[in-house]
Amino acid sequence: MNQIATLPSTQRQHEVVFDNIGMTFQTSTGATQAVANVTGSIPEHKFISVIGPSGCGKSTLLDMVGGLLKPTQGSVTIDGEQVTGPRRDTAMVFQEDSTLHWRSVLDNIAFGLEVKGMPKSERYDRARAMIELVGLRQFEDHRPGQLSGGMKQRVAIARALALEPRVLLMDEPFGALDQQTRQFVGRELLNIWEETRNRVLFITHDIQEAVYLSDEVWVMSARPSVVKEVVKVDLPRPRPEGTHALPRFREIQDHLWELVKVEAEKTLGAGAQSA
Ligand SMILES: Nc1ncnc2c1ncn2[C@@H]1O[C@H](COP(=O)(O)OP(=O)(O)OP(=O)(O)O)[C@@H](O)[C@H]1O
Repeated sequence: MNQIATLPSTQRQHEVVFDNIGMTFQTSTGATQAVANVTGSIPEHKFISVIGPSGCGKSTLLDMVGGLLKPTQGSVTIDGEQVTGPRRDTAMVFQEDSTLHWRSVLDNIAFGLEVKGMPKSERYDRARAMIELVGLRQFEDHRPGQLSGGMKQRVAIARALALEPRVLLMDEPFGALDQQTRQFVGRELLNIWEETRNRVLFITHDIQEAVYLSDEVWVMSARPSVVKEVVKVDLPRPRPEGTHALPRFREIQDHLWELVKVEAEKTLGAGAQSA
């Protein structure tokens, strides 16, 4: 387990710190405790994936880091500052298509920079560099409606990366893609990340994807969730295509699968009892 250092979270300048955070939703039918006590940290240059059974609170956790939800317990700090709302140094990518369908690929990627007030020539220069990076050079004048699902997600990733975020939050960004496209875009993300090395919190249901991309995989328990185990992925980087076939890769994958299976059974068992 990752242990929180004794230094107060506000003094930990280069980390995203989860300090005993929890979230209880109040609804008309009562309270739902989604996240119980999550403690952990994302140091600089680390890629962290979060896996766990459906409905255990992964998106809730990510939304608390992104400032979209306020924890009902504890706090999140980024580089020593408490998160109280969306921040300029944090970017998010979701599963749903978030492209602006009336704008070209170039204008989609430049959008966040425009909002930030960056001068036109500078933002187009940066957007074009990102287009190059995600392999969409021939498509810069296309509209999202003319692109495949995988290409649209590459636009969304490029738009987030153009902001040069210190923290990149991704909630099942490849969830709507077919398996082949998913692997291709995943490899592409990893290649880009090798250059940017910003801190990433990545939510996925795909254990193989989590192992391939990450430095650490956090396994969340059934709800109310805690981080049940932090599994270090001690595979060398960069990770070429054959990485999936390494015995160590399989070992980590199998270990994660066992952990998730136990938690999923608890979730499904609870569901069956209340059905
Ligand atoms: N705004 C909300 N109001 C009430 N309950 C909510 C709200 N958002 C989430 N929940 C509940 O909190 C729990 C965790 O939801 P969350 O979406 O974080 O899970 P998840 O692990 O991301 O799920 P999945 O893997 O299926 O996407 C669920 O029981 C969900 O019903």
